[in-house]
Amino acid sequence: MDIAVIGTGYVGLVSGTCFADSGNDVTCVDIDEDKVAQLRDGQIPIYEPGLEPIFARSIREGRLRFTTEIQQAVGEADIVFLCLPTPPGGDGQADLSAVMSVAGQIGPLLEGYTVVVNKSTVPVGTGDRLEEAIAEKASSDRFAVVSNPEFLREGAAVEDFMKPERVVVGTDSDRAAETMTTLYEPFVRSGNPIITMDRRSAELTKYAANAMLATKITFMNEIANICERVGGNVDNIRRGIGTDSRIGKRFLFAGIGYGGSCFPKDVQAIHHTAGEHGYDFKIVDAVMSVNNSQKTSIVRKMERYYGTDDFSGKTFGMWGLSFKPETDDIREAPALYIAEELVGRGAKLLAYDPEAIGTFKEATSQVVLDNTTFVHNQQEALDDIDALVICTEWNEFRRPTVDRFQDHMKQPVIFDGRNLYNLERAAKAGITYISVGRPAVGVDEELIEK
Ligand SMILES: NC(=O)c1ccc[n+]([C@@H]2O[C@H](COP(=O)([O-])OP(=O)(O)OC[C@H]3O[C@@H](n4cnc5c(N)ncnc54)[C@H](O)[C@@H]3O)[C@@H](O)[C@H]2O)c1
Ligand SMILES: O=c1ccn([C@@H]2O[C@H](COP(=O)(O)OP(=O)(O)O[C@H]3O[C@H](CO)[C@@H](O)[C@H](O)[C@H]3O)[C@@H](O)[C@H]2O)c(=O)[nH]1
Repeated sequence: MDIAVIGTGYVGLVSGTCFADSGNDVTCVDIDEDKVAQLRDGQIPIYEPGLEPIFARSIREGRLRFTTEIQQAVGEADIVFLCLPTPPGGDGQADLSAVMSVAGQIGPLLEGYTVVVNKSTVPVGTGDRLEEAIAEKASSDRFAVVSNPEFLREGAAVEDFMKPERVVVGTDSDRAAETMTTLYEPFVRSGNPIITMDRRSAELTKYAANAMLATKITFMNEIANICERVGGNVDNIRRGIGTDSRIGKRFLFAGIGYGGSCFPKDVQAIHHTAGEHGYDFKIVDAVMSVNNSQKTSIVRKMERYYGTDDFSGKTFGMWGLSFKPETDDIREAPALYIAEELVGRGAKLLAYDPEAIGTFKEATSQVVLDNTTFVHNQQEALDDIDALVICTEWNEFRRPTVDRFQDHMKQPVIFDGRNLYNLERAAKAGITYISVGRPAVGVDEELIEK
């Protein structure tokens, strides 16, 4: 099939590449001229495991092209995918300006029957607005607007796209549903379903999935906070409840809160949509408030440990800047907030991340930049520091094992926001080890928040 993908961010680039890899002819469009030039040059602007080889192959075999000219891509396309940003507007509402602006351009460009598929995460009813905008310049029998929410995770995006657990297609048009089924058949050979439903439900399914997952994580963060007060271990509780298949083992890891480009904005957006319709979505309100507090909970633990909120004269190592491992994305990364709070209390930082130093530098404040030295490996971030703060669970941080730390640090003190290490090993090695929802090692009980 001939496919146009509008917007070559995370979703557009991964979708376009995977569709091309499965034999379709794909033209990707972006307004960012530098990005398009880079992509034409064969360079991928994001770090995403597994993307590079299929990207290179699809370009080499002539199935994947890039342009800034929307008319070059849309005219001949059987399917046009909208993979455009929907960032939070001022009041938490999704900003639809990119989506609606492109919808306004598409109508006059449609030649044959075209399925316009929205992959961006958008509030319920956006499909109707898209349909109206396109119909202003094209006859309604020439196109159908479909909602096809995307569920890929950054860092596992290719695997998620190639073998989705489900594909959700929202449309009332049999013809459009058939086109979508043909397109996705190669991806669901493993027997996972293509779930067809009405467009509004498909739009809401995306928000429901993200809000449910954010709630699951937040629930465990609250259990961790209770563990710290009553003396329990959230790891044991995770194992104890995760084995119940009704609960499931995944997304039960307590930490320093969820971040990224999706959960924070989508939880906010569904709360806003509910409010607009006169419904107070209380659970997600609580989720947002707990998550905001959880992001900097590690700093409060540091204050209690040092008995002061003045960290002048202290240097902290920081491992991990991206919002999660296997990505260089730092959007809403807890590390951004933690760095700000530590530097605000007078500390200096030695920061390391395998992939995200560049993106972090672009996003953080001048005061953080002025007080942070970025280093090239995990070892250098330990040199002569007062304590190590772990913000992201990159695999390489699991090695060397915890008992090797004291060779490098001024004080063997670790504040771990991702629960990477074994408590007994830390105790045996004489390390002060404070993690999330687990007994603190080498610390008097009264230092733990009551
Ligand atoms: N990132 C994810 O993991 C993920 C997963 C599922 C769904 N989503 C949703 O998918 C949508 C896109 O997310 P993303 O992370 O890929 O966004 P992004 O911000 O990484 O990329 C968006 C791209 O669209 C381009 N663009 C903006 N306006 C344009 C226009 N008028 N014409 C052409 N190109 C334009 C930008 O230059 C950019 O390259 C969002 O709604 C997001 O919520 C994201
Ligand atoms: O047990 C867990 C699992 C995740 N997280 C955090 O949750 C956030 C989001 O993680 P993840 O869901 O893996 O990353 P995303 O790439 O943001 O993917 C989410 O958001 C995408 C955009 O909507 C959806 O497509 C995906 O299905 C959905 O998982 C990160 O900060 C993680 O550190 C935890 O704290 N504990």
